[in-house]
Amino acid sequence: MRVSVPATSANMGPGFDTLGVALQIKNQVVIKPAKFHSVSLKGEGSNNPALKDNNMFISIFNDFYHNLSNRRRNFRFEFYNEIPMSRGLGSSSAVIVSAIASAYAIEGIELEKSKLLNLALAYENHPDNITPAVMGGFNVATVQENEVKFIKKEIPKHLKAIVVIPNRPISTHLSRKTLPYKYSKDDAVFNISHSSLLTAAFMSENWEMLRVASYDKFHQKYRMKQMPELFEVQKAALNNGALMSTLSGSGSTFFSMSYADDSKRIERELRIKFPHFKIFSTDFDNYGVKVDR
Ligand SMILES: Nc1ncnc2c1ncn2[C@@H]1O[C@H](COP(=O)(O)OP(=O)(O)OP(=O)(O)O)[C@@H](O)[C@H]1O
Ligand SMILES: N[C@@H](CCO)C(=O)O
Repeated sequence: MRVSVPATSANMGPGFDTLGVALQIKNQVVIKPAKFHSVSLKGEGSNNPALKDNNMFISIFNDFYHNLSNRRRNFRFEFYNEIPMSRGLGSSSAVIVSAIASAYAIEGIELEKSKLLNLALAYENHPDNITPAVMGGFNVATVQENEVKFIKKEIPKHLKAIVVIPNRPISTHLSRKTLPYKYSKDDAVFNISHSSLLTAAFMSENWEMLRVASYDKFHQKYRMKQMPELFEVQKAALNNGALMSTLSGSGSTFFSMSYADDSKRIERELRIKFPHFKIFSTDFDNYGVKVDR
């Protein structure tokens, strides 16, 4: 059985804890019944031996598996990870979503995506990464009475994402602590209006409006102070034709979006200016988590 789940970029600038997109950067896990428990890990995280013993995927998988199954079984877990950890590309959401989906799939139990999303909420209480990880596409999401309420929009093929991934991780948990406890009414109105405009731009495919809508006063500047070079990344992406350029999730990755025709040029210019960062363009994912039995 194989489960794949996409990376996600949350917040999209002003949509703090609300907006997110799924990218064609994937983690996959293959799980097979076996005589003994074993783990193999390729790609991101493979140089971290601790992940073979103390792995968040296996602990969530076991919680669900033991609740769903009356049998005791051992498994071989083969991880193929493309999503870098603690870089703002939703690595933790990918683990949560794929672990829950895997436990149900290995027991042969159908799990509706909306139920999976609500189960994932117990592990990550803001819905902006888990929703696109499950559903794919662009999503606006909120939580009401312990349920995720969301609207999804597929992203057309003529748009690309360009990611700039620094080699320094930022922990979401710690990074949230750097944010103000209260905001002024002006800043609140600024973010509500920009986030609403950005959502309307996606829904109506008015891509030019992203150039106006993607600014934020809630989180980016506080977080980017930890890595001031990110202000230069944002400026360079926008100056070279990106439609929007925002901190991805809690960072450290910078996410930009452009027309496909412009993406290679933006990628090239960013690589020249920031040779020490990993930079590439990628498609959006419109499907979300996928289970192959
Ligand atoms: N492939 C993986 N296998 C096991 N655990 C993982 C894996 N990827 C991420 N994790 C766990 O998730 C933690 C990273 O979560 P964190 O929320 O800080 O970053 P992120 O999800 O990549 O960023 P963001 O939420 O801003 O997009 C890691 O420290 C690790 O505990
Ligand atoms: N909305 C979350 C995304 C990261 O998980 C944040 O900005 O902290």
